[in-house]
Amino acid sequence: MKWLPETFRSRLALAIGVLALGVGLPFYLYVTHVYGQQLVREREQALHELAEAVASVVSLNLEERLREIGQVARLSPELAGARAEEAGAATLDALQAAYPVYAWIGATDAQGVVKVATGGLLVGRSVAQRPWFAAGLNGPYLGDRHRADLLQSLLAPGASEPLYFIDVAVPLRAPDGSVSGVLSAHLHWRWAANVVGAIVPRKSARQQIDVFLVDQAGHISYPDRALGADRVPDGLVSEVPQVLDSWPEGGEYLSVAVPVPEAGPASPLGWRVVVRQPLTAALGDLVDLQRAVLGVTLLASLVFLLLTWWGARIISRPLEVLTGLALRVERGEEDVVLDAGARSAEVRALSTALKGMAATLIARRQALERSNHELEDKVAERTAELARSNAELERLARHDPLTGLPNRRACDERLALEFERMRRTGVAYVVLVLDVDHFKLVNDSHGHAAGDAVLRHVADVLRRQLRSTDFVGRSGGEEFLVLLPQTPPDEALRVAQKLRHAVDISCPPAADHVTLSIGLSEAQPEHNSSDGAVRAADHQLYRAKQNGRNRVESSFMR
Ligand SMILES: Nc1nc2c(ncn2[C@@H]2O[C@H](COP(=O)(O)OP(=O)(O)OP(=O)(O)O)[C@@H](O)[C@H]2O)c(=O)[nH]1
Repeated sequence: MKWLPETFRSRLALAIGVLALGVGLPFYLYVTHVYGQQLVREREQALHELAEAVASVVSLNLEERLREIGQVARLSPELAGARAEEAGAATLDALQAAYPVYAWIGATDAQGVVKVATGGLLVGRSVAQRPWFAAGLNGPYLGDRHRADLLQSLLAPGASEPLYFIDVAVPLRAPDGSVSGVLSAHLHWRWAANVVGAIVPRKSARQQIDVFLVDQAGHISYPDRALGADRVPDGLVSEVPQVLDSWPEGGEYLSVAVPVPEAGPASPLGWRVVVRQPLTAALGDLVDLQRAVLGVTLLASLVFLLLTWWGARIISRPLEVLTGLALRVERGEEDVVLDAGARSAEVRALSTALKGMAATLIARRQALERSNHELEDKVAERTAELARSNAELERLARHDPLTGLPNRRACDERLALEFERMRRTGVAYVVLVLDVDHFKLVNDSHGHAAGDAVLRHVADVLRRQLRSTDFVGRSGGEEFLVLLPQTPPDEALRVAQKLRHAVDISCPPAADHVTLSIGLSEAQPEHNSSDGAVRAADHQLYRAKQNGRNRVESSFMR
């Protein structure tokens, strides 16, 4: 695999790093999963508790308003009397002053004509058509949020924003217990903001928590400009928090709806408190935790990887040292101590094995070198022997075994050589052909062995008489050839006589007397070959034989 690093150290570090990741990632997934579930449960519970608290406070406040108006109705009989306007105005104004959210408080007679009211508003006008009047005659009444009608122009003349109220109404009773009219209060809708704002904690905004009041039909009544649409998603009725993606803004929200408890005996409103939080905000801590755990996992893996890489040096360093030492052994160094100073048993065993191997290698190399030297010596010896043998063969091939003189072949070669030299230098040479006289008689009378001894004797005499630069060979049978290089004819003639005389006076071993006949000829550069001079010398030899033997004849003799 090409992507794998090459060194043992890097591979071990990579393996440990991957292993750490392999352990860390499941841990990361487990922790974030468990914590994520717990976090979601906590968030759901927190949203639910907030919704319940808001619903409870809204309900209690409505109940309090109802009780408050009921008490005023009970404790202020003048509101139902004939002089209600004079006697009751102060009471209503004081009540409004104590709780300014009251937009208007007024008392009617049994026919729906306003008898007394805060600020004197609507006094004398009939409100018999108002739902609160009809309901208020029968008992405590709570009216849902509605737009102001008659009071809009009186309370906020010229305002572009419409006013919204909720109504509270209770029957007014005469001393005999009969219903004599209705006491009603209209609360500014900012009441909702006061109540909900008091209970919703400030951090809710930071956590992007939205709190809504929703009426029975699903319309959002608080806050005013809550949404692009004025309804919460259909189906948002569960008190169990759920993740909804059907909000107008899009995105997922953890949402919960809690019904507002109905306030006392009044007619039911069917309100709900809806609380929502974007899922991303609800799980924000989880994302932070995921990042933190993942970061720690990756960092830990990296730290493991680096520590292993660093620590693996303890193992790999002795191996590198051993490799270096082994390479020195390979290069031929013999004084290398294969010891990496390792403490681990495996590396110690390896270094012991390498030591043994190196010792064996060195011993074998030394043995090989020794045998090479021996072989070289033997080859040199054999070569010398061969040279000697060759020289001997050479000598045997060119020498006569009987006399030890150069043989016929050597004579021919020397003749050719001298001829060539003469042609090159122009210096002539003299050829002598010598023949033992009546040699056949020697053989016949003393035997062949005696003949051989005579030939050896003649050869010795000739050898002794000649200079080292001269040449003497046995050209065949009892015939000898002498070459005298750089020798003038008269000098050659003297040499020939000297040879003849020496043999003549010598004492041959097996015969009584032995003589030579000698023919001389001078080689000439104009001859075609060396044979010319030999033939001429042969001719002179023939003449010497003819003229009585034991004599010298030459072409240049006078
Ligand atoms: N013992 C011996 N005899 C040889 C050898 N080579 C040749 N001969 C003999 O030498 C003799 C030569 O005889 P011839 O050619 O008749 O000549 P010659 O007897 O010397 O007579 P002239 O030359 O006329 O004086 C022969 O009998 C050969 O057999 C040799 O190596 N040893």
